[in-house]
Order: sequence, then structure tokens, then C-alpha cells
Amino acid sequence: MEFTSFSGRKRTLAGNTARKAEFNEIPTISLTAPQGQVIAQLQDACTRDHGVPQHAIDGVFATARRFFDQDLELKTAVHYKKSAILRGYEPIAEVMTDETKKADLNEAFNCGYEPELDTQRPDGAQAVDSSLDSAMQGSNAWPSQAGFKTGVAAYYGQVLALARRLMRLFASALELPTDFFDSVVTQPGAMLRLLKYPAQDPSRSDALGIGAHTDIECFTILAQGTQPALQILNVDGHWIQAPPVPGTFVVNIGGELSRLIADKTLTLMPYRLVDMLARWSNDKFISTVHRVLNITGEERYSVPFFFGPSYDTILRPLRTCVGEGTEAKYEPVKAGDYVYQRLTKSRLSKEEAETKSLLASGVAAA
Ligand SMILES: O=C(O)CCC(=O)C(=O)O
Ligand SMILES: [Fe+2]
Repeated sequence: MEFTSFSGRKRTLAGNTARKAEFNEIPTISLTAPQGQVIAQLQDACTRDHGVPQHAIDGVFATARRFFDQDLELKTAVHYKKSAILRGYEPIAEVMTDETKKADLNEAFNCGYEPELDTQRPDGAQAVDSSLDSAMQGSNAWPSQAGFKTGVAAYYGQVLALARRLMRLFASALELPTDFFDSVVTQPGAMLRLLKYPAQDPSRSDALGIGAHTDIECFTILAQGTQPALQILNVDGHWIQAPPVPGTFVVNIGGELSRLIADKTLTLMPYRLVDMLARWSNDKFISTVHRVLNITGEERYSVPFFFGPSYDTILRPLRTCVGEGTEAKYEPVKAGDYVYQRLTKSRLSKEEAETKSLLASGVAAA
């Protein structure tokens, strides 16, 4: 059995069931960065409160519940296929995250960065800078539900501030100045996703809430609800469970970092980083494969926040990750174009994708 990621990287699977693992059972990789500096900063970030108030976390889960509880008709008013950049509502079994398998057993809502959601926005910024040209240039599709945007915004602003803090740590871990990424995260490619997995028959282990995949952006800050269903592929090719720990987030991140978790408020999981950072770091940081299998017999909610640079950023292997016999493994790519291509692949048929790109380029309208 094998998993092939978007970039073509293959991982051998030792089996298809997940075993229970101790939370601190982690693969360890060593970061060759100035360890003292990185570790000190990580400790600082991990031992302080993660900074996201519990009421904002509770609020976004309550908002998600209210949204998903509505009639299908109200939800499909913001169906993602109506959006040029695939924002909005994804009904159950329409997205196929693992393109070789069946459609995902979840319903979801996606929204992206807007200055209005950003408590640290530059003064006066009202809208995303329209000169940030990329295939992901566009606006959110907000449902009419009262209080929806407010509930999402209260959480988005807080988790965004945490993500900017973490981005500085990654700069250090990549042997770059701490502020290296600051200018590309003022209007970041940052997508918040509300997810609801229905209760499924526990004997149906072939029905995946989300098929095996790697995330697209630089890292993901995941708030899990109460049901354990997330599984990650460890270095030996075994699926291990990643249960929710109250008061914590899961951050898809490199192994060494996860040693600092202890009982602190920021939970750094043994995931490696996700695809954009793999490209940027020239595979110094490799993305981790994960999936969701909700056989708890209960509904499950989760709220991932996918954080990456502004959509007009060109991702090319960083200078600290190439040279001296290390070739660049990836061609430069514009962040937003990369995200758009990835989202499209699991969401639209070939014909739909072609129509959308014609619309986006103005050809169909002409
Ligand atoms: O629901 C979860 O715990 C993870 C969701 C996920 O992996 C994703 O949306 O990419
Ligand atoms: Fe994911």
C-alpha cells in the first residue's frame, strides 16, 4: 500500500488501521539551525499561553454547529462552486481529498483573509490589496446566518496573531532572521475551515472523514473538538492516532519542536510541516500525511487554520536550504496559484476547472 502526495512523493503504508499511541511518542528529527536560539524561542512560545482565549474557541465551534444545523438550502446558498476561488460551503461527499479514494465524509465551510478579520491589520486597510495578483484573488462567501461572521472573526483574529508568532519561529528554524517572513504575512494566504464529520458506522473503516493527504500551506493550527479521529502517518509508515487534548491546538510541525509539548497550552504534534514549507525549505521540512476516520459513533467538529504567505508570494527554495551540493528540488511557484491548483484538483471536475480558469482570466466573459 502506498500514499502518493501532490508533489509525487511516495510513502509506503505498513497497514491501514491506526494504533493508539502515547501522546509524546514522536519521531525526532534534528534541526540543524542555531539550536539554542530556536529552542529558547520555541520554549517561550510553547510555555506561554497560546494566546487564543477559550471563549473565542468555544465561539467558533458554536458558530460552526449553528451553521451546519441549518437546512441544506441555506448552506448551499454559499456553495463553493459559486465562488471563483472555491470559498464557502462544501456539502458532504463532494470533496475528494485523497484523489485515489472516495469523497470525504464531512461537510465544511472555508473562508480566507480579510483585513476586517485581522486585529493587527495595517491602519486603514479595508480590503485585501487588489494588487496581490494570483489565482486566489477574490472575496469570501459569507452566509446570511446572524452572528456567523462575528463568531468566525473573533476566532480568526486570535489564531492569526498566533500564526504570525509561529512564523517567526520557523524563520529561526530555517536559519533566517526572525522577521524574514513578516512582510509576506501582513495579508497572508490564511484559510479557516469549519468541519463537521457525521457519526458513522464504527465498522465502516473504509469510509474516511478526510482521505490521506498533506496540507497545502506552511503550517496548520488545528482546534479539534472532543472526538478523537485524526490519524497521522509516522516515519515507519504506521497510522497513529492524534487525540484531542483539551485547551491545546495541534500544529502540524517538525519533530524536534514537538518535544516541547509537555503539558503546555500549545500542542506541537509530530507532524512535519506542510507542503509550502516543504517547497520553501527544499524538503528540509517534509510534510506529514494525515487523515480523519470518525468511528467514534458521534458527530465530530474541528477547525483547522491553514497559514501561508500572501498569495502573490513566489515560493522558491530558500537560500539557507540550497547550495553546497543541494540542488533546488522545486520550480518557483506563486503561492496563490499553487493553492488554487491544489484546491481545484480535489474539488472540481476537469471541465469545471477549465470553465473556472477561463472565467478567472476573463476569456469567457469577453
Ligand atoms: O479534522 C481534522 O482533525 C483535520 C482536518 C484536516 O486534515 C484538513 O482539513 O486538512
Ligand atoms: Fe489536513
